[in-house]
Amino acid sequence: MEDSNSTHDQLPQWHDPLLLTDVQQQQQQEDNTSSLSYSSNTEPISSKFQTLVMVDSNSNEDTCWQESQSVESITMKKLIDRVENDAVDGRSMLGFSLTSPDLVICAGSPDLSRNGYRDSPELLDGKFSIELSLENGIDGSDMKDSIKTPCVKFSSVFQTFNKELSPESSFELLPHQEKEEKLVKDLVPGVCINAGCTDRAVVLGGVEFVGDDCFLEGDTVRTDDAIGDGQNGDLSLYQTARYGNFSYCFRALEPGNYDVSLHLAEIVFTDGPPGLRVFDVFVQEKKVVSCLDIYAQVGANRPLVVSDLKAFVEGDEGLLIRFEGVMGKPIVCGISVTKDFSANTGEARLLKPIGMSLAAECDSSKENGHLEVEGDYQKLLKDHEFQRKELTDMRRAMDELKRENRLKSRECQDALKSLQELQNELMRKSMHVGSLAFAIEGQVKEKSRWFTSLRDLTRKLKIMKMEHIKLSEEALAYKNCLVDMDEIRSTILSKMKQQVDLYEDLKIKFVEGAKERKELYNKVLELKGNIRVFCRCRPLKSEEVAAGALMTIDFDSAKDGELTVMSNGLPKKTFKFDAVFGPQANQADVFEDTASFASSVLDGYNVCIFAYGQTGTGKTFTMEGTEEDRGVNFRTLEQLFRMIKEREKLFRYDVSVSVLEVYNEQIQDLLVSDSQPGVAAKRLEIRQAGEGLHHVPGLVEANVHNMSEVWEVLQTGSNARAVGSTNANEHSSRSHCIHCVMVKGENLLNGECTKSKLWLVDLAGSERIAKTEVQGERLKETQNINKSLSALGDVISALATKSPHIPFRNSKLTHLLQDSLGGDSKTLMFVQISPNENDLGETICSLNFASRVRGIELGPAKRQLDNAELLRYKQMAEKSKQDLKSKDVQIKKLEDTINGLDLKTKEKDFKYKILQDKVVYRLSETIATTPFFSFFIMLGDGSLVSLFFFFNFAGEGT
Ligand SMILES: Nc1ncnc2c1ncn2[C@@H]1O[C@H](COP(=O)(O)OP(=O)(O)OP(=O)(O)O)[C@@H](O)[C@H]1O
Repeated sequence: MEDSNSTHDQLPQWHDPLLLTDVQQQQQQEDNTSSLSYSSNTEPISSKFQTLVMVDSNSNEDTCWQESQSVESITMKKLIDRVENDAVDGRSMLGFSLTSPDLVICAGSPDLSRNGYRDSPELLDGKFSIELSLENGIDGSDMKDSIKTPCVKFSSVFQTFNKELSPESSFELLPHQEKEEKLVKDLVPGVCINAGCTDRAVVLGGVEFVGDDCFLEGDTVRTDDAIGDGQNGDLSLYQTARYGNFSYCFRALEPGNYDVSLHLAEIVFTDGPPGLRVFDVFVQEKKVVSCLDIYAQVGANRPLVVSDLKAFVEGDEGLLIRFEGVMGKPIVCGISVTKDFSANTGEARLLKPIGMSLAAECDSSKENGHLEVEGDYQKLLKDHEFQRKELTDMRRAMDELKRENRLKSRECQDALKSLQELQNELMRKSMHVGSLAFAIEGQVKEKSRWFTSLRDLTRKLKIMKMEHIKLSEEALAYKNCLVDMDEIRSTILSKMKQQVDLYEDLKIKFVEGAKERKELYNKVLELKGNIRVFCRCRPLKSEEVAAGALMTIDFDSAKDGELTVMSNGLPKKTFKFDAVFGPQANQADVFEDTASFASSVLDGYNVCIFAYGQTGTGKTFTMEGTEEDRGVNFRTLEQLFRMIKEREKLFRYDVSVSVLEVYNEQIQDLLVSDSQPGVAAKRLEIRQAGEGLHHVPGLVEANVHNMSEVWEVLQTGSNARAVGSTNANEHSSRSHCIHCVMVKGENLLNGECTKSKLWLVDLAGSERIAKTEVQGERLKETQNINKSLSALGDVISALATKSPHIPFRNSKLTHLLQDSLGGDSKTLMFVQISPNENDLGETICSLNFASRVRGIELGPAKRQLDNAELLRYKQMAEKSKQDLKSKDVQIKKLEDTINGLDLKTKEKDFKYKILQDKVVYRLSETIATTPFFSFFIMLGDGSLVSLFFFFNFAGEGT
């Protein structure tokens, strides 16, 4: 075994598979069933038989390949001898890798472990066999569990190589990683590479430059430019280059001397300049080229060959060529390494691949002499040339196979990638299908639900259809009815229109009726002489609201002039007045019903408007008001002046105003300029001027012509008014304030004169003494106020009971108002009340008093004609009578004169008649003898006038 091992080491380990093509034809002529079986109990098969295929190419004799022999019987030495002999006879040894991607296991492969074939004793024991085919690759065969003998059939080899091989040829399996190295090492005595190109062989000058695959580092550059002048054959060698700091290591070279040629071209710095790229070249780490600048040597795109660089390869070290930049990066387009046969060592080693050792040659020369040596040498050279040629062909085929291999690998990778993509896609699809299935399941459930609801809906639809039919019938019936309805509708509409018209008519009539009724009612009141009573309730004050005071008056029926006094939330008593104004009513609302009194004054009636009520209930607010919200006094005077303006063409009015107060039973003139506060004012008394005529002599009567003058007077009076303070109302007025407006009117048409008075009275508060807890001066004030108010009450009572004696003179107040209350005037009373439940007692007192006042019948009011004017009119009438008498005498005289004139006229009429007759006679004569035309004209009084046109003989109209 040692022998075989040592021999084996010297065997060429690889042949290019293309060698098969040459030997194949001979192989086919021989035994088609030639095969080898290998077995060994001692060594792993891989160590004994590297990739070895032995083919008996042209011998007819039985060879060891055709026999089933043990390895022991065929030692490696013998094999080599046979090969050497057969080589001469045309036999060859072929070796190639079973781990080629093109080799697959056809039989038993699923049972093989990955590395079992390399050193499995079972395999060597021949306990199992395996059949392999070269198809599209082998996937790490594991023959451990196989019980077959390893056997590689070549039936498929030719399918791959497109060559024919014996189906029974067999060879040894080799591990994958040794393939490339062995292929080059075994078969290449020299090497030429096309730097920068891994997939293309280029032939230049008869030398083939194969793909570039044994470099270390560096980049690849490529150009499409034409290199050189094109006269040196295929210059595409120079169109690719390796570039950078890199090195080449040719390991497959056998030991010996070599010539190295570098093929260079500047294809990067095509514009130069020199010096941009300068580099050194090291062969076996020995600098052989120093500072080479290609551009400086030949310029750009021009080939430069540096040849005859000597190298020596020793042992397995291979040949290392290194490029190192001095300036820039080195570049090389091709490297040619060729064996230097001038050295003995080289020649001796060259012979080894083809089985002719130097020792054998020496032995032969010893036997045959020097002459034969010369002949053999020539023969060997020839063989060598032949083998080189074969080698070149094989290499080309190998390149082709490699390229195909790469293509296939790429296809496989692509296929694998697409397979993975497909798997991913499949996975996605599966997931999608899963989700779809889930969705479908949901859909199915949904569908069943839909079916159920559809069934329900169908049932409902049927019911609805039936209902529809029923409704259609009804609709038809309704449609028929509709015509009738339309008629009815139009009838109703016309009726409605009539009703609306009627309603509008009635509304107008109602409004007119209401107005008329009111007027009539007022007339009735006037005739009856009732004092009209308006009730006004102030709002709750903020302090009262804060104290939580409750409203004690219910105004629900206020529109009908009623109010109800509540006690503990229950209605206590209902009062009816001519008008009721709740807390929301403003000054304008109040005056709206009061305005008619103003016109009465202008019509010559005495009018009295007075406010009565408890202290702080709003008497002054109603009568005077505030500057922003003026009260009855101002508004009445304003109305007076407005009407005076309206009547100015028919009437002339003279207005004067007096302002006085009754304080502590004394009358004070508030318009007296010297009436300063604290200064005793001039005492005024009431005098009776005639029957029913009372006046206050010495009272200032301010003549006013417009509202600004009125306002001035009112302000003067208001400022002069005595104002006190009590617990009940801090600013309560403690006197009766009276405004007397005197109006003198003259009817410009008939000269009628009136003299009327308007009394505007703001009475003092009517609170009771006990409640107000006043003392001293205030007590006296209060007593006087109460005295006058009770006197007023007495007067009212007397009037109400139609007592023969009315106690007007019991107080200054009643005495003053005697003319107004006595029956000659129109009287309006405002009873002011508080809504506060704490004032309930006072409120009821006030309301009771007001109710009594309302019940008084004074009889119809009288117009106040001015008597002085009447006298003047009487005198005027007397005078007129006398004038008339004297006029009558004059008329008589005139009548006589007229009568005399009449007689004269009659005489003239007679004479005229005679003259007329004469004219008519003359005309009739003329008409009888003269042509004429006549026209008749009708006069306004119906008489006819005839016009005659006569013509004389000359034909002219006369
Ligand atoms: N209708 C109302 N709306 C708003 N405030 C009112 C109303 N009536 C009265 N007041 C307010 O109540 C307060 C008392 O009013 P007023 O002085 O007019 O009462 P009075 O009856 O005249 O009192 P006195 O008897 O003391 O003269 C005032 O501040 C007044 O502004």
